[in-house]
Amino acid sequence: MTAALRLGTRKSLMATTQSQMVADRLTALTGREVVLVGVTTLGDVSRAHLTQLGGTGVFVNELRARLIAGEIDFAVHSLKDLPTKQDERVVVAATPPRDDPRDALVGSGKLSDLPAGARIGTGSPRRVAQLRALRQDLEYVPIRGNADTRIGKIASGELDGVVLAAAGLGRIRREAEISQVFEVDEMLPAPGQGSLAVECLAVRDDLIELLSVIDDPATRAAVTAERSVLAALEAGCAAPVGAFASGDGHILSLTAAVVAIDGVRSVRKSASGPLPAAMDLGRELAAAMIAEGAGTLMGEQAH
Ligand SMILES: NCc1[nH]cc(CCC(=O)O)c1CC(=O)O
Repeated sequence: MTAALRLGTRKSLMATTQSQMVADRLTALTGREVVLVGVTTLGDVSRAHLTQLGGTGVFVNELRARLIAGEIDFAVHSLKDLPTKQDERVVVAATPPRDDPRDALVGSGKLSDLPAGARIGTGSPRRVAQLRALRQDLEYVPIRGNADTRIGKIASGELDGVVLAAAGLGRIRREAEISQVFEVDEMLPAPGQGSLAVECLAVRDDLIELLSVIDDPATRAAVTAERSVLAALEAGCAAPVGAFASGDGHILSLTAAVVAIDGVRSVRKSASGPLPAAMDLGRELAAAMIAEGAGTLMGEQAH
């Protein structure tokens, strides 16, 4: 009998749910048994670490360390949490079909229904900048913590709403509390939002082949283009950068924006190209954005 594959995952509800989805799909398609191995990351232990260590890369690095140590066979990450610089010892062996890429408001009503001065919680400069473009008269409050903690601040009266990724809300079964899903043209998602990355060691050819059955090439092309924008802008996960690509199977359409924190000034561009050229599409779009001043807008961020 073949040994069960060990899938490393963070222990949060969102992480274990998405890891279990991947495990079930892999077992259904290959017959291989998969066991989840819970891993505590520095980012889970301390929010202070998260800011000090420079963003969500801390979630990813601990799982990669377990891969390299041979304690797990593969790992599942939220793709938008992956640093743009890839560790050459690991590969993204699969990008499963993407879930809803959009951002969502959890609150008592739509953004346009909220009274002036209402307090909206979000720790993301990308969300704050785009929310300001929609409503200048609301108060945007920086918050951290997992989605449950954030949503809890509405019930306690601290906040009138919070903005989170629709995909994440679905994975923790709180989608019923969504009062508005933002269309991508009013709130451009973070590069990779709603997608997962399945990573294993680059030397595990056997595993790379096995995991390829859960890869969705259309999702891979889209997120490759989006992340290529981020990499070329030399921006991290805390930058006010949105990017979204979708395709019809042959042609990929990509839109990206850098929005100043005041929500007023922005550089926004779109381009399309063949799926296999996803990386170049993103790089070229970013170069055009830099030519229009995107770098200056990003440089203004306090973060
Ligand atoms: N940075 C945290 C994070 N990483 C992935 C998701 C949601 C799920 C996803 O986008 O795939 C979230 C929470 C959020 O942004 O609301």
